[in-house]
Amino acid sequence: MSLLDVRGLNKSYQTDAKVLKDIHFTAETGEFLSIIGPSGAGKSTLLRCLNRLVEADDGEVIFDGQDLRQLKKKQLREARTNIGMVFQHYNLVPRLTVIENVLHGRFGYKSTFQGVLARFSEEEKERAFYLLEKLGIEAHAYKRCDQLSGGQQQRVGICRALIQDPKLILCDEPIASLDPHSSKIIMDYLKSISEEMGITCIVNLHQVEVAQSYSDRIIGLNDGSIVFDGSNLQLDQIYLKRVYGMSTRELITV
Ligand SMILES: Nc1ncnc2c1ncn2[C@@H]1O[C@H](COP(=O)(O)OP(=O)(O)OP(=O)(O)O)[C@@H](O)[C@H]1O
Repeated sequence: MSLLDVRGLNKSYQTDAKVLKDIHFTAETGEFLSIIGPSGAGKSTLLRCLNRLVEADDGEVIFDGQDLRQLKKKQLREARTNIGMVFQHYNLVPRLTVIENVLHGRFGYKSTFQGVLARFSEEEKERAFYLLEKLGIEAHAYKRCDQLSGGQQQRVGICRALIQDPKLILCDEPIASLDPHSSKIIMDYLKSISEEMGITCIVNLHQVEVAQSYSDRIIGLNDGSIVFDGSNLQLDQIYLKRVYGMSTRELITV
C-alpha cells in the first residue's frame, strides 16, 4: 500500500473554473516527488488539499491508510502530526528565537493548555538542538529568527517540520526566495531527509532542472490536470511542452 494515494481530487475556488481536475497519484515511503508546472497550474492548491489547508470539492486523500477528507477536527489534527510543511516564505514567528520556532513543530502533540504555556520536555528540547545541529544552524539557536538569512530561516522551517516526526513533508516552493547556493543547501537537505530518514517529500518547484536532478519522480501539472507522471528520464521535450506549453530552450529565453 502506498503511503499516499490521491484519488479523483477536484477543486474550484469562488468561480466555477476548476483549479484541480480529477487528480490521481500515489507517493511511496521515502520517495522524493516533485510537482512542476507553470504559474497558476494549481501546484500550491494541490499541496494544500493534501493536508486540508484547502478543502477539495471531492475525491480522496488516503494517507497512511485513512482518508484525510473524512476526518473530523480532532482526528485531522492527529493525522497532521505526521505531515510536516515547509513554506516559500518560511512562516516562522520572526520575533521568537530559532529554538522556539523549531519547538512550535511539537504543538500538534500538545493540548491547547500546554500549547499556550509553550511547555516542552527536555527530550523535545534535546531533539530540537540535535536537528539544528544536523542542519548546521545550532550556533543560531538563541537568535531571533528575523536576524537570520533566508537560507538559514528555511533550515529552521525544515527543523520545525522534522521535529514533528512526520512520515510526509510537503514543501511549497521551498527555494523560490533563495539564491542558488542556499537553494542547493536546502535541496540537499530535503533529499537526505527522504533518503536517510525514509520520509516522503513532495516538493513544488518552479525550476525544472532542480526537479530533474533531485527527484525520484516528477508530476507535471498544466491547468489543473496531471499531464506527466514519471521519472526524470521520461520527462523529455515533448512532455515538457505538454507541461509548460513550450520547450525548455524557449523557457530559458523567456
Ligand atoms: N484562495 C484563492 N482564491 C481564489 N482563487 C485562488 C486562490 N488560490 C489560488 N487561486 C487560483 O487558483 C489557480 C491555481 O493557483 P495555485 O497557487 O494553486 O497555482 P500554482 O501552480 O501554485 O502557481 P504559482 O506557481 O504561481 O504559485 C490560480 O488561477 C489562482 O489564481
